[in-house]
Amino acid sequence: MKILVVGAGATGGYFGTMLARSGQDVAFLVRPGRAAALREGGLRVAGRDEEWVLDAPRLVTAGEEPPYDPYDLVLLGVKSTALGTALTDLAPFVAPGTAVLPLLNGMAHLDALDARFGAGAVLGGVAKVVTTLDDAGVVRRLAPLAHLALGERDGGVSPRVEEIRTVLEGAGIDAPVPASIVTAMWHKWVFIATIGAVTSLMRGTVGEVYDAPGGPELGPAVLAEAAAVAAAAGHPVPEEERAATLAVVSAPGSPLVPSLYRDLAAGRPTEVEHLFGDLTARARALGVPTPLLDLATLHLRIHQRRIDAAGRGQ
Ligand SMILES: NC(=O)C1=CN([C@@H]2O[C@H](COP(=O)(O)OP(=O)(O)OC[C@H]3O[C@@H](n4cnc5c(N)ncnc54)[C@H](OP(=O)(O)O)[C@@H]3O)[C@@H](O)[C@H]2O)C=CC1
Ligand SMILES: CC(C)(CO)C(=O)C(=O)O
Repeated sequence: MKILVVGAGATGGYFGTMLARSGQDVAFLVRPGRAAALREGGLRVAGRDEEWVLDAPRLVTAGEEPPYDPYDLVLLGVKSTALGTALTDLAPFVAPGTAVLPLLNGMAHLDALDARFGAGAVLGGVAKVVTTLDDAGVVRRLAPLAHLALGERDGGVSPRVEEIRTVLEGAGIDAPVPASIVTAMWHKWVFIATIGAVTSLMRGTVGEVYDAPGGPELGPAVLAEAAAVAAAAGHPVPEEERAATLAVVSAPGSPLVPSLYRDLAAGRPTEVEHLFGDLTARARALGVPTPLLDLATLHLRIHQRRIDAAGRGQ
C-alpha cells in the first residue's frame, strides 16, 4: 500500500516506521527542519528495550510535485495546533481514492478534513500509543500500546477499511474496527480529557495526584463530567469502559501523563482548544455543567496566552 504519513513526530514517526519496517511503501510529509534532521540521522524509534532506525526514510515536503501514482492512505499525525497549515501542505497529495486516517485526539479535526477533502475521503481513527518526540528528534516509546482503531464514520466495514486494517496488523499494530468509530473517538476524548485535566490542573503524574490526600476524588469527578458530555452528545460511555478509565486514574504511583501534559510541562503550546475548548463549548450547548473541565480549560488557556505573548507559538 502506498502510504503518506503527515508529521514524523511521536505518533506519525511511530506508526510510519512500523509500517515501513513491515514492507509497506511509506513516505513522510515533513517540514524542512525535520527533513534535514531525518536525512542526516534517519528516523529513530527507541524504548521498551527496543530500538530501530529507518535509514533514509522517503521524505516529501510541501510544494513538491505529487507522485504519478497517488497515495492510497494518508496517516495524519500532527497536533491540532498545526492542522490548518498541515492540511494546506497535504492537499496536493490527496487524490480521488486516497483515504485519510487521522491520529489526532478530539473530534473537530473531522470537520476541517471534511471541508478540505470531502467527507468520503475521511475515516475515523483512534490512536492509542504512548510516545513522545525527544529533543534529539528520537521517537521515544514509553509504554507497550500499539493500537490504531479505524472505521467508516457511518459504520460498516468497507473494503478499504478491511485493507487498511490488514496492512496495519501486518505491521504489528492492533487495528480493531469498532461498530462506531465516531463513538470510539468520543470515548477516547473522554479518557484524554479526564487524564489531561487531572494531570494539568494538579501539575503532576496520575500517581502523584492519586497518592496525595484528596487526590483520589478528582479523577472520578472529572470523568463524570466528561462522560456526561459524551452521553448528552449521543455517545454514552459503557460501564466497563468507565471502569477502565477509573482504574487508570486511580493507580497509586502511576507515572502516566498524556502528551498534553508533557507539552504543558515543557512550556510548549498545548491542544487546549481542540481537546478542552471544544468539549466545554459542546457541554454548554448541551446544557451539561462541567466546572472542573472549565477550570482545566482556563488553566491551559492562561498557559497558551503566555506563550502567545512571548511569541513562542507554533
Ligand atoms: N503522543 C502520543 O502518545 C499520542 C498523541 N495523540 C494525538 O496525536 C496527535 C499528534 O500528536 P504527536 O504525534 O504526539 O505530536 P508531535 O508534536 O510529536 O508530532 C507532530 C509532528 O507534526 C509535524 N508537523 C507539524 N506541521 C506539519 C506540516 N505542516 N507538515 C508536516 N509535518 C508537520 C511536526 O514537525 P515539525 O514541527 O518539526 O515540523 C511534528 O514532528 C495529537 O492530536 C495528539 O493528541 C494520540 C495518541 C497518543
Ligand atoms: C494518553 C495517550 C498516551 C493514550 O494514547 C494519549 O492519547 C496522549 O498522550 O495523547
